[in-house]
Amino acid sequence: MHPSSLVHIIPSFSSAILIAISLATVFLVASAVYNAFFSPLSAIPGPWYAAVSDFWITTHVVRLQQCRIVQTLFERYGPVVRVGPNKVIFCDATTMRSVYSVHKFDKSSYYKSLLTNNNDHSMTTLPHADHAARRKVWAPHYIPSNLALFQTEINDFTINLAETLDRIAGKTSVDCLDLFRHLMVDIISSTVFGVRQGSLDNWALNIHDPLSSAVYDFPKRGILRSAVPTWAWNLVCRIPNQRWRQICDSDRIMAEFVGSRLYEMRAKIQATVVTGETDEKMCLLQRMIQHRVFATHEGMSDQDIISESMGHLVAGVDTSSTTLSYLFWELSRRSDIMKRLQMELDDAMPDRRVLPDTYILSTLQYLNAFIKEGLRLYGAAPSLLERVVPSTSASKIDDAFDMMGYALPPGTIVSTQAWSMHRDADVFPSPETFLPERWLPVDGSPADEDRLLRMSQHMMPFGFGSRVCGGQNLAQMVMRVVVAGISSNFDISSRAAETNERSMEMRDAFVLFPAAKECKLIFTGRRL
Ligand code: HEM
Repeated sequence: MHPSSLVHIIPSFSSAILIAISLATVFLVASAVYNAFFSPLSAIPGPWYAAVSDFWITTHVVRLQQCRIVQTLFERYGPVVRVGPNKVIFCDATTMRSVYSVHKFDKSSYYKSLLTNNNDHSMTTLPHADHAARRKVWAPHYIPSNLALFQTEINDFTINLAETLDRIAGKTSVDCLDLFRHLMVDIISSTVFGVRQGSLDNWALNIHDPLSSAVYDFPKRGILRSAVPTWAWNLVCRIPNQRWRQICDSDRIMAEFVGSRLYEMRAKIQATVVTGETDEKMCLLQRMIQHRVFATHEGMSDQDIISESMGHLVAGVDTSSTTLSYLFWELSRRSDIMKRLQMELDDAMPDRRVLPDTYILSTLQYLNAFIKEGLRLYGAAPSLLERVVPSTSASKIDDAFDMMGYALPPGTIVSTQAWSMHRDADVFPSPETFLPERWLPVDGSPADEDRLLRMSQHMMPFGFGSRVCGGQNLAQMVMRVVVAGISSNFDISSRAAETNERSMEMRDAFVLFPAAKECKLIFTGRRL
């Protein structure tokens, strides 16, 4: 190329950039003006800077403070608030029923960041109908009568936990988050895969447990993975740092673990076909392997079975261990609650190392009030559960969804969060106070019954409707058994320098966790 022609290209290249920047600016300004003043959502209250772009709400997501900021918006603007050009949030029990249960809106694409093994599982299957078919396969596993078949294992793990704590009781503090994570890996491995995984034993022996670490790392991996394209992800995963590699590999470690269990289980099923033996108690894996669609006789693919099982590990371990940790933290700082709970448990458990039937635990009023209050303030998934207003016909206007007087067009992302539903001061007086007594009947009068009913109607720690937590019965059962088994055997305390309001301040990244990412407590054996 002749050098003189470069002279012509350079100015035209820089003018092209200028034109591109100007066009982009005009586009951004025009869409901001449209979003603020002309969008069908512009009548909905909310800060103007939230209406024009998603940037503002994203800054709070990144700061792990979305729940808190959304709560301040409800306090300032009322029960319906616009938080993005296309996002509306609400805090209202009737609307919650309508969105999650009556209309069963599909989930938003946000959930795709939780894919396991690069594949969907129930939580990430967005369309309602596809999800319903999947859920049908595993839902019977989590009904209380089936879970009761696993009570022996759950009790054994809890007694094992108490014996482990005996050995270190009173001498040193224990990071409950990590401890309960290992416990939950054992519990879910036994109910989902039918194996005793030995994670708690590894914890007691201070041996690294790859599966527990992988479950812990998985959400971080998911967020990072969904933020970058595949080529960039493959590159960053090569960074030679052991901790970083563990995070990158968390999905693969879980998939390999589940894959091995799947092939073992297939072999076991083959063997029982030969011997003709059958077992009433079936782990979830076996249930999925043997599932056949009635009309076509088709089964689930191995890839789907692996992803679904991984989904249950991921959904059940950190959630339950976080809520349990907060429950024990409350006991450590509220001796009045601990004493009252221990009194009730002492009556129900003549031998503290023998756990009663879960049915008996479910009838203990104070234990259940304590757990409900824990789920109210520390339910481990208190964040926005996003759904999409569907389009049912070609005419978009006819399809608008009426939300508390506002017409939301198809495609609008709507959501509520348990954090705010559980902190409605009209329903829960002194909402920030941990008060198990609020769940106890006072005088049995109609007004008292109304009060209790209203509180229950506002509770959604496990989500709501057709996508409600699949493992909620298991979570409730485990919380009852572990709280009963541990608090009847130990007094719980903490050192202010280690565990305090600040270290336990709640952060949210869809699931909740304490700011310090640990919860160190001291367990001192109670005298007999
Ligand atoms: C305290 C403990 C737990 C809490 C607070 C919790 C909370 C939740 C919430 C809020 C959802 C709904 C998400 C949404 O609508 O987008 C959910 C879904 C789910 N949870 Fe849990 N969960 C807990 C324990 C468990 C356990 C122990 C398991 C199973 C082992 C489990 C399995 C699931 C599954 C499979 C889903 C997806 C359900 C579906 O989409 O059909 N969870 N959980």
